[in-house]
Amino acid sequence: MPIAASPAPRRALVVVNPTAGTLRSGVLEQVLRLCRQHLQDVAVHRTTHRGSAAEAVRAALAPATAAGAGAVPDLVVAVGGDGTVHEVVRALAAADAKGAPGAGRSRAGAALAIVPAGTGNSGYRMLWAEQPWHQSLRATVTGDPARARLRRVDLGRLEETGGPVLLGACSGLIAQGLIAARSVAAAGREKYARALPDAAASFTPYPGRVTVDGQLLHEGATVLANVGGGRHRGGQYLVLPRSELDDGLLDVCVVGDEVAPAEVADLARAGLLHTRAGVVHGRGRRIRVERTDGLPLLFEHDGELQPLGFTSMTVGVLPGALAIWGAPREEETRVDTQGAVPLGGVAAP
Ligand SMILES: Nc1ncnc2c1ncn2[C@@H]1O[C@H](COP(=O)(O)OP(=O)(O)OP(=O)(O)O)[C@@H](O)[C@H]1O
Repeated sequence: MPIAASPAPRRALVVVNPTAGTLRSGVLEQVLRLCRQHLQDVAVHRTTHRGSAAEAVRAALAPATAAGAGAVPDLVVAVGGDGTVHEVVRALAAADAKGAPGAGRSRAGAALAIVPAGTGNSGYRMLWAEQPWHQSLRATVTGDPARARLRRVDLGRLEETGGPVLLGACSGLIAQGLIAARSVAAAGREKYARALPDAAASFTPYPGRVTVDGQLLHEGATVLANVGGGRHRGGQYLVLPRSELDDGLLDVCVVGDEVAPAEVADLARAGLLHTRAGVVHGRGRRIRVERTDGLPLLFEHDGELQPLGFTSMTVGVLPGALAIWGAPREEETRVDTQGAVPLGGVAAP
């Protein structure tokens, strides 16, 4: 849902992860130049450790800072990968929940813009498709209504940890792929493209159950169950072809063992996963993914592996919880440039 007026931002906090996988030299300077050209006030924070992005956003939006009025950002530009974006989202969502003065143009103040510099960049892609970042950032900082729109999108809340879910949460194979990616020496989408077959080669489907608003969707051997969020995972795998970011509902795709783990990557990259027997889709407000043999469930959300202490992942929707800049027409973000998804999206069964 676009926010009616999409007011142009005035004060930005730019949070950059200097260690992000595909950050090219000169990008931060270009980001700062664009922001300073068009905004009243621009602060920059270079992250120094995991958690540093969230700390910087929390500090910038803290009531003490806000008391000094003018300095509170109404835009947070995250320059990095999906992990950095996730940290910023966590801090914005927490500020929003507390009603901090700088909190949301989510509810009250700061909105997110993304400059992609990571491995998958799924967050950027679901808002801007393949548009070059300097075009989208220029449109955002100038508040150009023909090219950028301030949108309020849904988040999920992972009940086991309380963490906010933006891109999606996935059990099984995609989580295993994150482990395999640690030993792949490549950057960008190539890293996951190489890691997923490695993960699939040794992956055994687990006994699972998935319920949507208390109704059983799937029970049996499970390759993965992805809840979102975004349509793509890893920036290239189409798992939720009909997911809307702002419909107040969560989509889920479950892949049963009728599909061999080794087939999943190619099918999802071609946008054909949903055509296979054993793949089911659901939509609802609360989605519970369980492992039924008592062993821990391997799952991730937003590209971060979750601790192995849970036998379930349960995601409830937080409708419209995040204000974020994206392309003005939702159709633009539905185009899969690899040709698999027609404009308007494919019809899931
Ligand atoms: N300066 C830093 N040093 C070490 N880790 C950092 C730093 N800044 C951020 N991090 C952490 O590194 C992780 C990965 O960062 P980020 O997502 O920006 O890049 P990436 O790994 O290249 O991309 P992706 O998340 O798409 O795989 C995040 O969890 C983030 O919290």
